[in-house]
Amino acid sequence: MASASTISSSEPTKGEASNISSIKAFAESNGASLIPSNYHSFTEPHHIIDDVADEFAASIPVIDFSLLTSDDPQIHDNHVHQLAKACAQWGFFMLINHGIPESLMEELMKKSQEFNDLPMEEKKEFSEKDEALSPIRLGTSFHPPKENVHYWRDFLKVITSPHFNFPHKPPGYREVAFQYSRKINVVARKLIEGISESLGLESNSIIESTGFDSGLQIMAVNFYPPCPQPHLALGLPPHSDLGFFTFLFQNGIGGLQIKHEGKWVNVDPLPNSLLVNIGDQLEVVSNGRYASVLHRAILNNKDTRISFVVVNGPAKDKEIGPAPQLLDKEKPVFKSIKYQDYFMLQQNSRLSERSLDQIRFSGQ
Ligand SMILES: O=C(O)CCC(=O)C(=O)O
Ligand SMILES: [Fe+2]
Repeated sequence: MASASTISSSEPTKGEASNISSIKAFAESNGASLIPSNYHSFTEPHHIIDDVADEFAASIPVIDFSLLTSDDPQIHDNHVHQLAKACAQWGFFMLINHGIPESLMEELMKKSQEFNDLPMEEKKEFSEKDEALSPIRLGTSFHPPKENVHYWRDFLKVITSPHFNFPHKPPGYREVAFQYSRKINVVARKLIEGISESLGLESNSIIESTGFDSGLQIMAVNFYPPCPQPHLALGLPPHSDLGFFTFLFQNGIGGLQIKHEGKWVNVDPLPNSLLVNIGDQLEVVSNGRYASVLHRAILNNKDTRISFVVVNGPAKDKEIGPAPQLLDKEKPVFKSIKYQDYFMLQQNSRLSERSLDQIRFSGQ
């Protein structure tokens, strides 16, 4: 994680970048060779300061969804075990043979690109409102009013379950996003069943206790335009995600790094895989056994990178804490809190802090 000493303390210069509402528009209009000082996450290029461990990249776990869901109990059990290992050791895995058609994912990425290319005027209606839980939000960085350092990213965030919302332009975007949303719900449900089993619980235990079937699903499309000084800024700082799982795929351009054993690891996805992060809610439910993974997005100076992200979590109004069955033998690591309250807590903290620490029992 970027330590305090690597974060630039430079104050936003008035009129410089504190009022940028789209980093794409800013990057295009300036054709600049320098980034504004309040986009500097680092005082020295991060590839020099940071320990990047490419020796780990080849050992990122791979989970075969078709085998995890096999009718053969032995194959199924074996893959539940592999899932548990991936969650416990990495908090991250690549999911292959997930059954979501490649053509659907390609179409979704194509439409995302078209959305990004729409003139600002056409996207204005989606521009960020203040509420973190508003159904459709187009914004930049993470939460500019709360940040000293901004991030080189524009985003579209949409609540897609239990009620489906989505921009109605470009034509067809909404329809393809709906199909993808529902397919991800099915995959996430099966993974949660596997997780429950791996914790020694009934397979539907977490689904029921967290209201998963009316759970909150958020889609986020991240747009990272080429950055003139990619090693001084970040697309997103080190953070963990909110829900149970985050599913991510990208437009063939790398930039995701995950933290493993104290080092950053570049993720190079297998073809047609989904990259899956363990989120904070799974860490809570598993009472700390499956920790959410810290990750960040780095930049390049050539191409716009797009990542398409889906976060599946509990129902908004459900109180979420460690699974009671686990507490027969161990003390709770986390306090219980309604998912929507945790959501707000995360939105209101700086992204580079671990929000989970705010609900952790002290001394744990
Ligand atoms: O773009 C990426 O690779 C990371 C995106 C991410 O972490 C997020 O949207 O939460
Ligand atoms: Fe994330």
